[in-house]
Amino acid sequence: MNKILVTGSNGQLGSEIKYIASNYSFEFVFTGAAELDITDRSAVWSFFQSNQFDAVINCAAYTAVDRAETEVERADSVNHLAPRYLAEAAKEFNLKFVHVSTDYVFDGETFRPYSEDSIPNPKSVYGLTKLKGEEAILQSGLTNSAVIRTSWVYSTFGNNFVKTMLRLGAERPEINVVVDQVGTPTYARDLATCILDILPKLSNSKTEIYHFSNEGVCSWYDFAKAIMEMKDLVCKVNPIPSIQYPTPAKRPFYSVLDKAKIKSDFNVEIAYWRDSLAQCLRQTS
Ligand SMILES: NC(=O)C1=CN([C@@H]2O[C@H](COP(=O)(O)OP(=O)(O)OC[C@H]3O[C@@H](n4cnc5c(N)ncnc54)[C@H](OP(=O)(O)O)[C@@H]3O)[C@@H](O)[C@H]2O)C=CC1
Ligand SMILES: Cc1cn([C@H]2C[C@H](O)[C@@H](COP(=O)(O)OP(=O)(O)O[C@H]3O[C@@H](C)C(=O)[C@@H](O)[C@H]3O)O2)c(=O)[nH]c1=O
Repeated sequence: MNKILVTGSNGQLGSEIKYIASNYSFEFVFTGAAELDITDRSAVWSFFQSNQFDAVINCAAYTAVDRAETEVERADSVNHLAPRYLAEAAKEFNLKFVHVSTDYVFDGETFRPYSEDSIPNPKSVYGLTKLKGEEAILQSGLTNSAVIRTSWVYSTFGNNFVKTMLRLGAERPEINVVVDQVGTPTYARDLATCILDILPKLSNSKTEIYHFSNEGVCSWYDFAKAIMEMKDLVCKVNPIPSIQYPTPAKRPFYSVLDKAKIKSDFNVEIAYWRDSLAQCLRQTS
């Protein structure tokens, strides 16, 4: 296990893998969309042909949840077709493949943490295209590979809810945030570490699905409150029901992921969401 391709490496997760890469003895090749457009099937195949990778970690995705409702074809191309191309090429060249998916594959109507066996039922175009991507990977017949579903990802890199709250918290005296959507935030650095730790240990006869987020549960309102408090921002956060915050895409009301499988298969230690949030916020101005 030496040479690892990281696609979509300018996003949150890709940037975090880059940030921690020197802690590992792997050789990394990082590609953004400019170096490797994963929706270009022949580009993917020739990239794999001309480099001898041992594994590929796909961090590329179309993550604009609301915009996906109207940019359906683009979202499908990046989240569904491209993972299929990567999986087919990984199978052909005998690589390990790690792909990342989302809690938004679930409808959020079951108020108990979702396990890998729970039946997905996405409510949004983003969630549906991510589910189709998962299914294409599972059908490709890969071995030693994993689809890791995660939720509410944030980082000092890229765009995310934490950065939106920091901006709004500095600009406005008060904001309204939904309190009836419940899930678990995930610090992208924790996810990046988990992926690099488990990659050498992946040994399975088919692609396994795993769930990973930080520990604990909160609403977006609780998350926003914690961000304001930890950064001493004088911005009142008002809890509101989702109906008072209409968005083009429907989001699950409850999307907590059950992480028992990844913990028992790989013995991973997972940090509590507030501790990881504090760690991330220490790095912001
Ligand atoms: N963000 C979140 O809250 C969550 C994310 N996830 C999943 O985690 C994974 C990582 O997400 P995250 O890091 O937040 O995503 P980001 O949106 O931060 O990064 C995605 C990256 O993919 C790149 N990309 C888009 N299209 C292509 C393409 N055709 N070829 C190559 N690269 C492309 C983007 O480049 P550019 O910006 O130039 O388009 C961007 O740099 C994704 O699979 C996502 O679905 C799961 C749950 C929550
Ligand atoms: C900015 C803002 C958002 N909200 C609500 C809208 C939404 O219901 C919720 C989250 O807002 P966002 O639109 O920032 O987050 P969203 O894009 O829905 O985040 C999702 O991204 C994709 C990629 C995933 O895979 C998911 O796990 C999840 O992280 O908070 C407020 O109530 N008040 C606000 O001021």
